[in-house]
Amino acid sequence: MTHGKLIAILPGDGIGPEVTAEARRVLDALDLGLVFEEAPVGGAGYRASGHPLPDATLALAKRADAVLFGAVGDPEFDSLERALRPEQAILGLRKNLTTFANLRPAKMFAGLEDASTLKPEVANAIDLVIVRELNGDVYFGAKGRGTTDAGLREGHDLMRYDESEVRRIAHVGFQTAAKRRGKLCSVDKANVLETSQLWRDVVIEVAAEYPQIELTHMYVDNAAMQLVRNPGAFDTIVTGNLFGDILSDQASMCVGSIGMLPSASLDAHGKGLYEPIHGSAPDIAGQGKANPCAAILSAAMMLRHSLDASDAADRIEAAVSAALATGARTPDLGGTATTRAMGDAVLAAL
Ligand SMILES: NC(=O)c1ccc[n+]([C@@H]2O[C@H](COP(=O)([O-])OP(=O)(O)OC[C@H]3O[C@@H](n4cnc5c(N)ncnc54)[C@H](O)[C@@H]3O)[C@@H](O)[C@H]2O)c1
Ligand SMILES: CC(C)[C@H](C(=O)O)[C@@H](O)C(=O)O
Ligand SMILES: [Mg+2]
Repeated sequence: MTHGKLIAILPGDGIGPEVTAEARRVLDALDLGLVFEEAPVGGAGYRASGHPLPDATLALAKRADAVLFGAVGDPEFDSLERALRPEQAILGLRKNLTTFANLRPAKMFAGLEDASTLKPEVANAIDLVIVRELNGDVYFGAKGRGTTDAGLREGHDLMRYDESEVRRIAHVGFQTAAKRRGKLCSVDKANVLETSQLWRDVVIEVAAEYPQIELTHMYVDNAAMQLVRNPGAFDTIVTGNLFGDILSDQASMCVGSIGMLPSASLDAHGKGLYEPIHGSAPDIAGQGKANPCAAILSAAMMLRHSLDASDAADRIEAAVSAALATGARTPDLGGTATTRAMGDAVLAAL
């Protein structure tokens, strides 16, 4: 179970340390016998060692039973060469840990309907999960800058998947849908992109192994529109890295705030990196305004997916729901609670 399991806590930058501190408080309160080690990443990593993903931090992440990650990103470093920018920490971790399957659930918590920008009767039907491929696509394809024959600057990023990469995420999509309501929507842009046509062809091949799952296909522009038109129609979405990044932020606002959405990034053996889908939010960093629920719910996902502690995960999720039911709201949810006060409300409900 959990006793003696090593958790690498990588707080990162901006609000990352603020929200991971609350997640750590909740894990400590559950008294699960977890062992924690912290290490710098992102801008904090660069300041500590001249690289956003220090060797010692990567070694800890590999050695740990699970990784709890905050967020990286700091405008101070946006002009660095790309390889040294803070975001390379999360990209490097995803690649080195081979966490190819990113689960991004979006579910309306009772009482948050008024925080959604959608009509309450539309928002309260939302219970979906985006299964996002996390090791391929334009993120990790050949990229670069050049000059055209006419002397014009140009940039390029190769969108690329091979069938093995599509097949393994498709299986996660089908298996996820099988544990939910049995509906899988594969989102691509096959009417334009060859990469998406391969995606769709391979997903259809894999579907033959899951006859009980209702598979549909949707172009990503239509999916973006449907996510605000009728989000309750979605159960499980499987899509590529870039499209999943964009659609998951959109889904977060449908359920009230990006500060509410956790994520699990899993390898083939259930080891994972757990993080809120949001970033370092420099616009509110250091002000006690960050909603820690996404980080706290990411800790719950960690207990469920990597540590076989579903009862503890259930306790955390119920405590977040109960805290919200008391009216505890950070500013993103229309309230005035500080990050620490929101954490206190969850602790009180554990
Ligand atoms: N996984 C990651 O580490 C990750 C994810 C996304 C963005 N980033 C980085 O974060 C930096 C800022 O990016 P951005 O502004 O585009 O995205 P962001 O997610 O940091 O913030 C977007 C908006 O949402 C708000 N917000 C985000 N998290 C919140 C929370 N927990 N509570 C309340 N409000 C919250 C912010 O204040 C901001 O207005 C950039 O450097 C970006 O690269 C990192
Ligand atoms: C920071 C960035 C590299 C990252 C991504 O694009 O995956 C972020 O937006 C996310 O959603 O985790
Ligand atoms: Mg994103």
